[in-house]
Order: sequence, then structure tokens, then C-alpha cells
Amino acid sequence: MAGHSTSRPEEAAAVLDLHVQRVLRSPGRTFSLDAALRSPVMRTALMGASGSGKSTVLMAVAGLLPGTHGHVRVGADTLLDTASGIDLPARARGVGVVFQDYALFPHLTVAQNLGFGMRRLGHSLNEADQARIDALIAQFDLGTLRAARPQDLSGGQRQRVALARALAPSPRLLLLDEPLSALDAPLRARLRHELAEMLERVQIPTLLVTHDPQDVEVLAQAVVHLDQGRVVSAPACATGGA
Ligand SMILES: Nc1ncnc2c1ncn2[C@@H]1O[C@H](COP(=O)(O)OP(=O)(O)OP(=O)(O)O)[C@@H](O)[C@H]1O
Repeated sequence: MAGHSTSRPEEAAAVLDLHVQRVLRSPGRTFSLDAALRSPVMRTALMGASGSGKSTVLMAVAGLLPGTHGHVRVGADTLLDTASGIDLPARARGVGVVFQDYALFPHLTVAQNLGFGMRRLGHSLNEADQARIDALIAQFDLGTLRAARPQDLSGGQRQRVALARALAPSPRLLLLDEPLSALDAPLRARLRHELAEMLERVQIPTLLVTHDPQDVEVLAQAVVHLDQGRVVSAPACATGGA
């Protein structure tokens, strides 16, 4: 498990418990995030109109939005609790993120992309890290592509690399920001099911942003809705989930 955190063994923990508050300001524009969510299930979908703040929630949870107030707990682990002075830096949160466009490093090979998040300051990858990369490459069927660079991969292959990279450091939480939106419809349908199987296998708490009700049905166990920076519904059971 990456990073350090405080534990609260005295409480029966929700899988994911967060309340993130942050005001974003730029000239002529203000956006106020005040999103609270307590989910009892492993895979929660976050839906909402464009601009409602879904990606901003993920950034706040990942520790990529300095100045965020509130709390973020994953099980018994506290990643943020500003009332108690806890605000783990992004690298110490143990959060794996798959961005909408996958954000792979273009100058690195597939294997190097996977290894990137596993590097510790001042240390090169050790044997155990290499073994984990090899295992993920096998698991995600990337063996013939390990020396390829992102520009030589198809959309589906990029998605698999992004997911494998997010999982490489054994995160405690997975954040998926529209992980299928860059794909065409047939591939999207196929990879949706592959992703569902993978998420079922790894059993890592996951917060998934999507616009697509089919993603919710296949990938999530509960869904919440965001409107103007606020969660406006309690987690409701999704119909499916792998
Ligand atoms: N620096 C900023 N200053 C003010 N407002 C901002 C700033 N950055 C983002 N916003 C606003 O925050 C809001 C939430 O953006 P966010 O990208 O989180 O929405 P989203 O729900 O993920 O949208 P989409 O579905 O289109 O990806 C938007 O209205 C955006 O214009």
C-alpha cells in the first residue's frame, strides 16, 4: 500500500467518505465546490452535467487541488482532514487516477509508463517493482507492446496501459475520469465489460466519473449525482455492477 495515513479503527468505516470544499476563481468566474459523499459500496459512479464539478472532485480527492478543505477517508484511512491538520500530499495518498485522455507519458514506453508511478524519490525500481510491472503487463495483455510508445497504441490499448499504470503502485483508491469516453462505440462496449471484470478482480474502492448510464449499470454498484459542485443525491444502488 502506497503512502501513510492515520487510521480510525474505532469507527465502522464507509468504503469512501468524503467532503471536499474549494472555491475556484479566475477572472470573471467563480466555481464553488462543496461535495459530500459517503458510500458503502466498492464502486461508486459520479454523474452530473458538464461543468457540475466531477473532475474537480476527483482532483480534490487525489490531492491535486491545493487548499481543499474537508475530509477524505477510504475505509479506515484518512487522506485529508483539515480540521485535524491532515492533508497528505498527492504522492502519499495512494490514489490511482485514470484521466479522460489517459495522460500517458508520450516519451516513455509502455513498461516505463507503468513504472513511473512506482518510483520513490531518489530510488530506481527494485526487483519487486519490476516483477509487479511484468505481472501487470501479462494481466493486461500488453506483452507485445511493452517497448511501444503511446502514439503507436490503439485507443483500447492506451486505456489498458492507463489502467495498469494506475494500479501499479497498489493504490488504496482508484479514480476513473470517463475512462471509456475516448473510444468508439463498439470498442467502448467491449472494454466496458473488460473493465468491469478487472475492477471486480482487484477489489479496490473506485470512484468513477461518467456521463453514460450504461457505464453505471455495468461498472458501478451505486450512483450519486453532482449539481453545481454539490452532491444532490445519496448513493443509490446501480442496477448492475460486475
Ligand atoms: N480556475 C477556475 N476558476 C473558476 N472556475 C473554474 C476554474 N477551473 C474550473 N472551473 C469551473 O469549474 C466547473 C467544474 O469543472 P469540472 O471540469 O470539474 O466539471 P465536470 O463536471 O468534470 O465537467 P465535464 O463533464 O465537462 O468534464 C466548471 O464550471 C469550470 O468552468
